[in-house]
Amino acid sequence: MTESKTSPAVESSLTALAVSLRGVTKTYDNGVMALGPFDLAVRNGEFVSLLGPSGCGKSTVLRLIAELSAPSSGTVRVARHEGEVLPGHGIGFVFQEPTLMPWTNVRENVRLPLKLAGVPKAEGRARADAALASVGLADFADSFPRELSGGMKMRVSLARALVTDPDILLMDEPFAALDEITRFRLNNDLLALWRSLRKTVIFVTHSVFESVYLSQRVVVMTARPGRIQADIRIETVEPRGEEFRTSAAYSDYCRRVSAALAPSYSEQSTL
Ligand SMILES: Nc1ncnc2c1ncn2[C@@H]1O[C@H](COP(=O)(O)OP(=O)(O)OP(=O)(O)O)[C@@H](O)[C@H]1O
Repeated sequence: MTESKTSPAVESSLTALAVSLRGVTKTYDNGVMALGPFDLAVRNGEFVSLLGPSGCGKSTVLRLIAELSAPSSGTVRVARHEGEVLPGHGIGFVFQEPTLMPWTNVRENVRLPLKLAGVPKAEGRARADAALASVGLADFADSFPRELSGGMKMRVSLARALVTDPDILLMDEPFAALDEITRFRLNNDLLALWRSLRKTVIFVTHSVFESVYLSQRVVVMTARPGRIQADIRIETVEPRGEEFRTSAAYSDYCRRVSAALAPSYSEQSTL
């Protein structure tokens, strides 16, 4: 018998899966087959983007992972860490719209998931302030949403998703409505947060450029029903920054991802 160089415990922690979807299909009640069969495995701490044409089932994948929807067939597994996790909050979800409550201030918007989970007010406020500091909004806790720019509102939405300290962050086109400079800035800040917090991130986008800039893997989906068209690993020196964005390697990856995506669009036009 050959001796393993790595202990089984270390080996399993290195390869531990945060999310696994196997043979998953989803047909909605109206008969639309949105997904599948779809297989995806995401390791702990990975940053993975889902890219594909409109209506190919990207949001459906996120909703299945968040258990907001059940698969029609196949299995969806989500690992939860063993530390202190608020019930139902091992996952943070950031949507395209920041959906903030206009009648209350930024701190209270961020505190909402903790309030719903019954966390005492003083503790909730302290955690909300810490989450706001992590997204660069320490000085805006008492502001109201109407006083904030689109980018700042999105930061609040991100802070609200982080306040429960989830293991997994699901992001559904969070920066799509923002201007390009704000989007670049938020991309950099998200990468810095990911590096320091080491959450697992599954990020839906329509942008080839954004997916390559942010991710360790870009998963390209086919037209509906969404399946995996390509799974492309983006290997580059870390941390990424403007140097990567203007590099030949970045352009090469963008070309590869675009080429993988092209058949999904021609498939879609024949539907
Ligand atoms: N609740 C629902 N009931 C019926 N059909 C739905 C429902 N949710 C989504 N669909 C349909 O399922 C398909 C996949 O939708 P989904 O929102 O997952 O796609 P998407 O790739 O995220 O699209 P987009 O990029 O435009 O946001 C679409 O055809 C959509 O119309």
